This record gives sequence, structure tokens and C-alpha cells, in this order.
Amino acid sequence: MSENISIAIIGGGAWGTALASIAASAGHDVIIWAREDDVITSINKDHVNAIFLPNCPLDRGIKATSNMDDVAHVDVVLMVAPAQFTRATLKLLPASINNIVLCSKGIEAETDDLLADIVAQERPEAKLAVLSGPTFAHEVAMGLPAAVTLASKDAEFGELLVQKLATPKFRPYYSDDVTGAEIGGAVKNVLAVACGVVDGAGLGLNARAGLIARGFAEMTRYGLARGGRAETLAGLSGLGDLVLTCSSENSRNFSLGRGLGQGKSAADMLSNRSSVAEGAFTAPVLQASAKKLGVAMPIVDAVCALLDGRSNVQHVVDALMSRPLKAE
Ligand SMILES: NC(=O)c1ccc[n+]([C@@H]2O[C@H](COP(=O)([O-])OP(=O)(O)OC[C@H]3O[C@@H](n4cnc5c(N)ncnc54)[C@H](O)[C@@H]3O)[C@@H](O)[C@H]2O)c1
Ligand SMILES: O=P(O)(O)OC[C@H](O)CO
Repeated sequence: MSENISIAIIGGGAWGTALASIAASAGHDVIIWAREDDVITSINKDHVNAIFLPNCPLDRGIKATSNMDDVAHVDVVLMVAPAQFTRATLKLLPASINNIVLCSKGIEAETDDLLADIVAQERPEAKLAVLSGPTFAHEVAMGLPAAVTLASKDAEFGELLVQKLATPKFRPYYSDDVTGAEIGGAVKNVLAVACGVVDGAGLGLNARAGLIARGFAEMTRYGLARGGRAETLAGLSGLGDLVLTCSSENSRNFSLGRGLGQGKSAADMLSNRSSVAEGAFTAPVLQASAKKLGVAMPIVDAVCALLDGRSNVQHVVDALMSRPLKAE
């Protein structure tokens, strides 16, 4: 690959748009494939994504399209559709694409597949990497510093992507643990919902810190059971992202949980939003997956009970606090 490469971003939401900014500031040719006409017009005409990432001016060289043929000859594709649409969106990719970076966070509901599993099934010839870490899109797009995990089993591909995507404001760290990187990003979204509940119900900062630490224990148990490594889960894509998302109302998952903690219904909140709160979709499949693996995830169980309206905050807190006492 030459010094400056061509990059297609598949998905014109907030994160896809922020990643386009990074890729453009690293000097690459960037095109965003988006589903929404108003997103495409806004990027091409006004150089901003007024729908999903307002108030963040974009490099004027970034183009947007709804035509997959326009991305057929790029060097690298960054997949940024929400996790539950990753398979369907991958099926639309031109056959010529063979370098894929997954940038979304979640577990597929019907199959319990991680997104890398989906790529292996749908595009078995493709080189694959995962980019994940503590990154609120608006901060990245405004040029504030951020660091991420860039995981690929193919070290040459992973190291090349690190070089191509690094900027003075965006620092990728290479890892060969694709599973660990994916699990951290998927599980932290569910735990952020739980932290939002603590905030919304006014349960205090001690409760939130306790929940982050015990949630991290759940993330680690589950990640190890699926073949991830402990040091990845303790890194940027795991603990790093957990801390970010569990401590800010800027997180869509945290704010969904906050609403639950205030007694709102998940169904009402989810039907009224166009941005994605991945934790709501990951929680049930994660719960089922953990059960199958024999991994205890009581905080995830509590989030599921609140999301589907089976329980209330007082009840799940009482249940969590009255579990048998044990060693840490
Ligand atoms: N926003 C962030 O700060 C951030 C940061 C890191 C990772 N992520 C991850 O990136 C992924 C995308 O999130 P986002 O924040 O860019 O989205 P968003 O909430 O800003 O926008 C929603 C996106 O969903 C897409 N969408 C809706 N219905 C669809 C369908 N049927 N098929 C395909 N796409 C559909 C929309 O086109 C849009 O791109 C998520 O997995 C999220 O966890 C987001
Ligand atoms: O707004 P959230 O909760 O989807 O979090 C966004 C990113 O995943 C933070 O790294």
C-alpha cells in the first residue's frame, strides 16, 4: 500500500463520521457510505454530518455516497454500522473489498456471533482487524486526544493499520487479541446501562464504583471463557472504555440506563431515538451466551430484567446486594 491510501467508512453515524475525520487528517482519501440521503447531502454540501454528529466541521475532502460501487476500489474499509446490522451491511460490500476493520461494538442477537465471526463467515478471504477503545465520537471529531486498541491476528496488517491511522491526536495500540478487543467493547455497553441506572436512581458514587469493579470482573470472566486475554480486557478496549462509558451522560448507553433508573420504560426510550444504544441489544444475547458458558454475570442479568420490564430498580439492587458473600 502506498503512503496515502483510500479508505471507505461504511456507516454514516457519529462514529463513522469521526473516523472519517481521523482518516482525512492522517492524509488519506476518504469516502463515507451512508444510508440516509440527508446525511450524504449534509456531508457533501455543508461538510458536516448535521444528523448524527452536528457542530463538528469535517475536512472538505471527505465525500459521501449511497452507492456501494463508489467504494469498490478502496484499499481499506472501516465497518461502522451498528452491530445488529453488520451482517446485512457486509453482504452489500463489493466483492473486491478484502481489507476490513470492524469499528462497531456488540454481539449478534440471533447467533451469539462476535462481529469477527460474521466477517469470517461472510468474507472468509478478507484481512480483518478490530478498532475499539474509549472514544466518544464528538471528542475525536473535534481533535481531542484519544487512544484505541487495533487488533488483528495478522500482525503485518495490524501494524500497517496502526501506522496509517495514527495522527498526533489519535493513537492506536496494536494487539493480536481480536476476541478480547471485541468482548471489551460489547460488554462495557451493557455495564454502562447499569451505571446509568445507578445514577438515575440516585444510588451514589460508591455504588457506581463498586459496579464498575464488579462489572469488570464479569467482563473478564466472560472474555476469558470466549478466548480473550486478561491483559486485553484490562486495556483500552476493555477497562478503558468501561471507565469512559460508565462515567458520562455523553454515553448513549449510560443515558438509557439513567432513564431506566428514573423509572422510564426501555421500549419508550428506544422507540424515540435514532442513535444506537448497543447495550440494549447486546444484553439479552450476552446473558444467554454467559449462561451457556457457565459464566456468572449478575449485573448483566439485572440489566436484562430492567430492560424488558420484568423487574424494578429496588428489586434488582436488593437481589445484587443479597447474593451469597464471597471472596473477591
Ligand atoms: N458514537 C460513538 O461515540 C461511538 C464510538 C465508538 C464506537 N461506536 C460504535 O459504532 C457503531 C455505530 O454507532 P454510531 O454512534 O456511529 O451510530 P449513530 O447512533 O450515530 O447512528 C445510527 C447509525 O445506525 C445506522 N442504521 C440504522 N438502521 C440501520 C440499518 N437497518 N442498517 C444499517 N445501518 C443502520 C444509521 O445509518 C446510522 O449510521 C456502534 O456499534 C457503536 O457502539 C460509537
Ligand atoms: O455512547 P455510547 O454508550 O455508545 O459509547 C460510545 C463509545 O462506545 C465510547 O467508547
